[in-house]
Amino acid sequence: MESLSRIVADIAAEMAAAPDRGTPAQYIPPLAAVDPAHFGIAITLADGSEYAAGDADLPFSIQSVSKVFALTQALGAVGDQLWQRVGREPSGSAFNSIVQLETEHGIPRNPFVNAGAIVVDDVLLGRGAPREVIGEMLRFVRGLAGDEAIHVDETVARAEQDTGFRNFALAQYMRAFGNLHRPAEEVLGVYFHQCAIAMSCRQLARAGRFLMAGGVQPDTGLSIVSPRRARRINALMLTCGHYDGSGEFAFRVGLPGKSGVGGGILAVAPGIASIAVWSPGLNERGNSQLGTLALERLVHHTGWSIFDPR
Ligand SMILES: NC(=O)CC[C@H](N)C(=O)O
Repeated sequence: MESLSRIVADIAAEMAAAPDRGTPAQYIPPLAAVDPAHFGIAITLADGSEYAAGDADLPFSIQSVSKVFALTQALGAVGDQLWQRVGREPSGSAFNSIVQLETEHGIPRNPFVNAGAIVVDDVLLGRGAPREVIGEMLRFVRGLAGDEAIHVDETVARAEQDTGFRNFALAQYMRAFGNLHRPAEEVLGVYFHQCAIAMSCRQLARAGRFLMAGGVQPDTGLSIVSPRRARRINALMLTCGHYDGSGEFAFRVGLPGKSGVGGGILAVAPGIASIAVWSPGLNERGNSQLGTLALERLVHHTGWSIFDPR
């Protein structure tokens, strides 16, 4: 294998020059305003060494990548009971789709589509008020990344509150089925704030370390989740982490990964690396265009796909 620093630098140079960058999310105004020229990549290896290039230290809106952290917390709170209210199958539908909820009685397909993440937040609200839940989530993510500077971008949270009509529809619809226990406004207050968490690639790659290491945070030795739970979260990221683009992502990249409409992707090479990429332009499925391409290049050069022989 070529040296990793060389690979990462080459990928960043290729992405900086890429002509076809996709389009930043338009339906959340502060995201629409982000310059599509950005590209960042950061990799944390199991031994703690880090490789980064491009805009790896620029914070961006992590959006749906936050669903991984919320899911981890909800599983910690209620364990496998969660699966009575959220499924574990890929949806084959857009991240904000409502259609399956009607025939499936308000049970979202998985915790990574919006409807599923909203139920996950409703579960977290069983433990405290909205302010406490979001505070707890921020503390959790800061602890995982080892960085107290991580914060919520209030401008993004407010913009989502003002424009999140579909999310309100999803929440109210699930409430009608009895699968949302708290008022939609309360649950979405948490949801919009978690989506508005701002992190850099370096912080995100650090926060994902427990997923590459069987649930253990490598530097502190702290057990965040059991090895079985880490394996299962990775399985869900592989099958559902890119919505109706999950099959394509597995085909091209072959790593558990979670995308967000801010253009970030957290990807996990179990036993090897936690990787974060960011480029704001999205493809037609709402996943980062160049982020995906960069990960495709990375696994090509490293053989890190979970479908490569170990
Ligand atoms: N795919 C995403 O990142 C979607 C998150 C966004 N906050 C929304 O609810 O629409």
